[in-house]
Amino acid sequence: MINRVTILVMDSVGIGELPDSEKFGDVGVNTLGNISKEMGGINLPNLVNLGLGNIDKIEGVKKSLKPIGSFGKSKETSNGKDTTTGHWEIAGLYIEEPFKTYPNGFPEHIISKFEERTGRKILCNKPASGTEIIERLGKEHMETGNPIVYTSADSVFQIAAHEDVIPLDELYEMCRIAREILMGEDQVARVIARPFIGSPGSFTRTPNRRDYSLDPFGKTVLDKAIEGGYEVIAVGKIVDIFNGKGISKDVHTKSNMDGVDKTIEFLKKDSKGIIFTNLVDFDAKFGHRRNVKGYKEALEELDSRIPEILESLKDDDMLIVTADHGNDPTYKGTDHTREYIPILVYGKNIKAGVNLGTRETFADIAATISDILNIEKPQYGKSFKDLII
Ligand SMILES: O=P(O)(O)O[C@H]1O[C@H](CO)[C@@H](O)[C@H]1O
Ligand SMILES: [Mn+2]
Ligand SMILES: [Mn+2]
Repeated sequence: MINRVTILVMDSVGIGELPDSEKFGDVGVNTLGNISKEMGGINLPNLVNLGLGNIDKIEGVKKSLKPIGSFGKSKETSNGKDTTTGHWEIAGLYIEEPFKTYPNGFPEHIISKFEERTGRKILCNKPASGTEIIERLGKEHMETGNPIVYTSADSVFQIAAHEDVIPLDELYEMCRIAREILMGEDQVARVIARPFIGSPGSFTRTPNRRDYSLDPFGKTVLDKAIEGGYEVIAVGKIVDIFNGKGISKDVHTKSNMDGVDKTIEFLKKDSKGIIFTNLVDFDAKFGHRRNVKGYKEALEELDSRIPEILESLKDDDMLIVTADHGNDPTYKGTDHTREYIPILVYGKNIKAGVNLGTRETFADIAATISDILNIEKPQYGKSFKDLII
């Protein structure tokens, strides 16, 4: 009997291009495979032991002769390769219409409303890489007090500000104002607070980032779990991605390892339902920064914590290790990449060595969880419970 499912999202750890990746500008992308190739291998003994290398046509990791978990991969059906789309699909939604993006910056009517309501003029208003843009405009921002507003290939309105220039409370309030403006016709998927500290030449972003999402477009497996009397615990930015919907308890994290620590703390306590963790460093610190070595080391760091996670699982626990999109650090540009995601499933009462094959949608994860917890299924997804129990 499984009473609790933990979903561990390794943010951006894709495992190869999808049949439709080219439409997203992505050819030959493979986050895990290309990292391993460029670094001359990657050492992930514990993920390999779970079955990572046994996934059909995966590259860059060794096969295990006797994996202790079951394994598969999934296509993304939604039209997007962003975090919101990926997580919402994992939770049982299908996003047909891609979220609106602003490759030329935000139009005048948005910016003027924002400036009027916040009482501050803005800098930038272009797509940019977050670390580069604070290097370039941070000094001017400190001198003028004007926040740096930028976007990316994703549907995001990001506000970067020095914590000593615009206090966090004010920055968060500015984000709430932007969130109100960016609805309806001008709906963006996320407004993001990007606070930083330091001096010109050595600025660093702080963990006080906050994401202001939209409400999910339909009921997710998280909502259904709560309706079914279960508890849903969100670790990391999950609470932001779902705008608090379908979540009973949440905790933000400072880093991947803090995310692992907090997940283990919750695993050790008694609860029934879902623990949903996002480990964002892979994406934010290494994928977007095209830092191949850093990405490899972060993967190895997570791998070294896997035994501890497995030891914390109770008999009625099930663990799913997966991802939300790719972010191949060897690829051109600084954006996400459209890729298959891995699915590793483990539990003391879950079958080992089963190949779940290639799933058509990330929503199969939601369907399987609903089936296992015996709650109403979300609209999309096909359960693979019968293969693993
Ligand atoms: O370059 P930074 O600020 O990290 O931006 C990245 O983070 C945003 C949200 O995940 C994405 O849109 C991506 O471009
Ligand atoms: Mn992501
Ligand atoms: Mn990202």
